Amino acid sequence: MTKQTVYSARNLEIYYGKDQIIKGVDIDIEENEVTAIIGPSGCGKSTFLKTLNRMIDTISNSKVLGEISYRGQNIYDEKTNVVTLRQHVGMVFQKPNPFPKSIYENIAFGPKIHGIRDKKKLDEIVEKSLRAAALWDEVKDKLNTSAFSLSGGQQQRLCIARALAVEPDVLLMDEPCSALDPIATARIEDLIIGLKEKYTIIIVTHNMQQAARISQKTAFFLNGHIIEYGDTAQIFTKPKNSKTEDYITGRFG
Ligand SMILES: Nc1ncnc2c1ncn2[C@@H]1O[C@H](COP(=O)(O)OP(=O)(O)OP(=O)(O)O)[C@@H](O)[C@H]1O
Repeated sequence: MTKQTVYSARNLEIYYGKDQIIKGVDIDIEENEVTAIIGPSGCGKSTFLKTLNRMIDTISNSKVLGEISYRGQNIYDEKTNVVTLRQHVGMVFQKPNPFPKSIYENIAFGPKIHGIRDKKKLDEIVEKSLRAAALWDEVKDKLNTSAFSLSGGQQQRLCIARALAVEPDVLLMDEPCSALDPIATARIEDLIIGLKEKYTIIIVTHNMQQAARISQKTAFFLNGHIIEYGDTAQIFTKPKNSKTEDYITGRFG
């Protein structure tokens, strides 16, 4: 069965003020895969990621040119409803950022904003989301305690559960394990591998082994260009471009 394309970018250019950060990027991202975005610090990975749900609009001097479509619809078209787009395309950040609320309220918050008021329905969503994020067994007896009482790894799984609670299609992850220890990282990686059955995941990572372990496709960014994009196994074993090889073998970055 051929996979659907979730995102298509054509000649994408992104500026902060006069500085061009993304330079003529073309990419197609397929559904139910993990796509890893790798590249040295400052090459534009986070900037690219933030464009996919228009979080970049919150940066006042940003400008996006070219075309970027999500499931066939240009997301910079004036008809695009940004709230709906962000409901379809959730985001998880580098540092876990739970709300200063209970575990339960962190998950119920999004569904409530989208109009769900029924307590039984909210309970179901909270349990389902926490199970999907592999956190339920650890927190089911303390749903009303503060999210800040959880460990860093648990807080990050809570943030993933919060993103899942509004039934997204895509999850954007910006170095979600960079603040976590190796055990918590391994749990998030296992979680991501499982989540791709249902979601499309695009993850920025500095960790080459992580990209190799969890992703099907890898895009190597350098100075705002995509130098190479393809099957992760090929990129990590037989890169076509010598710059990709230099980067993945640790010669720079
Ligand atoms: N709000 C902003 N205004 C101006 N320049 C910015 C802004 N945010 C980022 N930049 C610059 O844009 C470039 C790309 O930043 P970006 O965060 O996308 O890189 P990155 O590849 O994700 O880096 P890292 O791996 O270090 O997180 C950098 O030179 C950065 O300094």
